[in-house]
Amino acid sequence: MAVPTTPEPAEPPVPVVDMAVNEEEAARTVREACETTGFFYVKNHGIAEDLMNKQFAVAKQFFDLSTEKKETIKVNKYYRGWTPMNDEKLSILGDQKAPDQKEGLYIGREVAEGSEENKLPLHGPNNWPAESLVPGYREAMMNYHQACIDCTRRINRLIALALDLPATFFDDDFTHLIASMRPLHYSAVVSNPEQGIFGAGAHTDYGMLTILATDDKPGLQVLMGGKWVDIPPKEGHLIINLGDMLHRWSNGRFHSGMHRVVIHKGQERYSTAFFAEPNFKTVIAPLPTCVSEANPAKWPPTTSGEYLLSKYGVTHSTYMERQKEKGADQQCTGPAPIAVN
Ligand SMILES: O=C(O)CCC(=O)C(=O)O
Ligand SMILES: [Fe+2]
Repeated sequence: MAVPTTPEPAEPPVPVVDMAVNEEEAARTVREACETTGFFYVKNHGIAEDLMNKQFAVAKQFFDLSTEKKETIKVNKYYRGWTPMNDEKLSILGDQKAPDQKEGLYIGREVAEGSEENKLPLHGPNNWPAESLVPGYREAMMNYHQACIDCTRRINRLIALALDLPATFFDDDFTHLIASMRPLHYSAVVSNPEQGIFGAGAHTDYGMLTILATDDKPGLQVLMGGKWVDIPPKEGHLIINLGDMLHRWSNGRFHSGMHRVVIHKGQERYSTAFFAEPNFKTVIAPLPTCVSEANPAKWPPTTSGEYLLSKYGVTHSTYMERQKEKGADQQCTGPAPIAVN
């Protein structure tokens, strides 16, 4: 059976935020999106086309390598490196039978071994392919990664304004952000929701926000009012979605939208997701404008790092094993993980 899709809408199903207009105006659109679907497009986002094209080009070159070569950088104890096809099963809805039909490569901020930050879980050196395997890979990815960090800081200003906070509100919490980027390659295996086959199963993202760049192939769908709605690629635009941490930080006011990827016939697909989370030790307690006597805190405080680790424990079964390998000195020392969502 063919994958059911919604017809291409005349208007995009989620708003477009023009980052070139004044911030107050842009923040109004951001607020509308964040209080409903948690998804929006951005245009005039400031990421140069050249950086975008280069990262897609090297991503493809890497994924085109033989399994043997890709295995030279299998994901390491810092959660950086290659994850093969069929490695994950993202759906949290119990509707997925086959694993995700995708491979990916985790890239983070470069943190030197032996440094103070390296004592924190998830903070360490990247796991790059040898320069001879994909010339220019590291440079193209690090340039794009930095551009996404800069873009995150600009979007954070709009999110702060949308929450009636000063535009600079989040700055101090993103000085040492956790910035995990993932070039992804979906195989041409056609998705079939009725048989539980997906490019990526239904999930919400974990953190503050995700910056998603996709090629020209459709595939991303967002659950809206009980229906899966296509979020088609739009040239020159990025797709932004909020994660569970911001949902919690905003005391439930901002939405973290459920989404998945369906692959259409013969349409191998490439995308690069950049996941931004606050500094590891940032306390996630309801933001001042999101809590009142009439609207008390729905969750106890946690920290960015603790929250993220509890989420990783849920979907990445191998994560805890890798943590053990790292040794007790690098375990997280924050409060014990608590139930979320
Ligand atoms: O590839 C996409 O369009 C979405 C990827 C995604 O949702 C994720 O990696 O969390
Ligand atoms: Fe996602």
